[in-house]
Amino acid sequence: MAAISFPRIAHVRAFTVRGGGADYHDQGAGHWIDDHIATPMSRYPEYRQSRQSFGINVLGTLVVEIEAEDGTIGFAVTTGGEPACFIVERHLARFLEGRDPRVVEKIWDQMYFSTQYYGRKGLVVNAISGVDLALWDLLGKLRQEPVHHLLGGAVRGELQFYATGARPDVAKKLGFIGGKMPLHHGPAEGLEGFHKNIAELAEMRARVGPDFWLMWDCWMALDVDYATRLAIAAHEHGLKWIEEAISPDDYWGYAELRRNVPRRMLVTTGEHEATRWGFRLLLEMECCDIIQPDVGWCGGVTELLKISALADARGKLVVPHGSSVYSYHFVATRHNSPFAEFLMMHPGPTEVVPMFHPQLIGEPVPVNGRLPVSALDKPGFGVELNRDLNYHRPYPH
Ligand SMILES: C[C@H](O)[C@H](O)CC(=O)C(=O)O
Ligand SMILES: [Mg+2]
Repeated sequence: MAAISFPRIAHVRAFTVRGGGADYHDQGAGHWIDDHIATPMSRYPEYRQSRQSFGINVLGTLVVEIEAEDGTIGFAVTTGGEPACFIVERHLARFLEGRDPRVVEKIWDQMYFSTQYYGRKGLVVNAISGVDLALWDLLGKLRQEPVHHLLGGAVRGELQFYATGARPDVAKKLGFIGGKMPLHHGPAEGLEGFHKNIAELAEMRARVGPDFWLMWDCWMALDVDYATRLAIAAHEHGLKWIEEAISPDDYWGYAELRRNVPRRMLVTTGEHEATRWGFRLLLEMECCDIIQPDVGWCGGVTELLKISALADARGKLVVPHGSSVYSYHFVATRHNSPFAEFLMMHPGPTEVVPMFHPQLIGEPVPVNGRLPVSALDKPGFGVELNRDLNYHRPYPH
C-alpha cells in the first residue's frame, strides 16, 4: 500500500519569554500564589514569605515550535526556560527534523533514551514534554482535528472543574465543584503555624458550607508526622484531600501517610513525578488515591496516556495538574479523569482569567465551573501563540 504523503518536520525552535504563565509563577507582587505558601524552603525564615525569593520563577517559560515542510506550525508552552531551550535545540531537535510527524512513539522513545544518562525526570523530561505537546499540536493542525479526537475522542460532553487558589469561597460562587487552598504554614512555624492552618480551614469551611470540596495543596512542605497530625485535625472540617504533602522522592513516606490519614480522606500527589516508571512506583507502593501528572512536565501527552493506563488498571483517578488546554484535551477522553483542575491566576483570586496569559490566544476558560468539549473543537490544542511578546531564542541551530 502506498503511504499517504504527509509533510515532514522542517524545523524545531525553542524560545523563552518572561512574565505571566501559570507555572512556575512569574507573577507580580501581591499575587496569592506567592504569599507565604509553605514549601520545603520554609525551614529557612528568609525564604518563607515568597517562593520567588528562592527562585521558583528562575527558569521561566519555554515555548517550542515545530514547523512542517508546508509551513504549518505546532507549538506548546511549558516551563524550563533557557536550559530547556538548549536541550530542545542542541539535543532533541535531531530526532524530529526530517522525520514524519506521525511517528510520535519513536520520537518520544529516542528523546527519552538519548537523554537518559543525564535526564529521566525534572528539567529534561520537562523539555521532552514541551516538544511532545508541540508535536501533537502540529499533528492536529496538519490533520485539522482537535487533539482530543487524536486521543480516541471525548467520553463526555463537558469538563467540570475545581479551582486552586486562596479563595475557595469565591470559587464556590463562580460555580466550581471545589476549592484547593495553598497551605500557608510549614513545620518550621511550629504549633502556632499548625493552629493557624487549621483556623484557616475552619474559617473557609464556615464560609462554603458542609458540602463544597475543600482540599489542601502542601507543595512538598511537610514530613509524615506533621502531615498525619494535620490530616487528623483537618478531618473534622471535612478536608477532601491532602496534596503533595511530602517530598516527591519519599515514596515510602507517602505510603505511610496514606495508611495514617482518616478514612475517606484522599492522599494525592504526582505533579512533580515523571514518566510511566515514576508513576508505577506511586501506584504499586499505594502512595496515593489520585495521581496528578502535569502534562507539560511528566513526558507530554504521549507519556500521559501510558501513565493513565497504569492508573486505570489499578482503579485510580488521574486528575492532571492544572495546565489548561494541554490537559483538557486528555481529560475529555478518559473515564478515570472525571474532573479537572483550574489554577486561578487572578491575583485575588476573585475572577476567572486564562491560565496561560499572555502567551496563549484563544485559551478557553470554565464558565460556571464547566467547559463544553465543543470549546476544544479546533485544530491541535485549539490555541494560538501570542506573537506580540518579547521572545528570545538563545540556542538557534
Ligand atoms: C498553589 C500551589 O502551591 C502550586 O503553585 C500549584 C499546585 O501545586 C497545584 O495547582 O496543584
Ligand atoms: Mg499541587
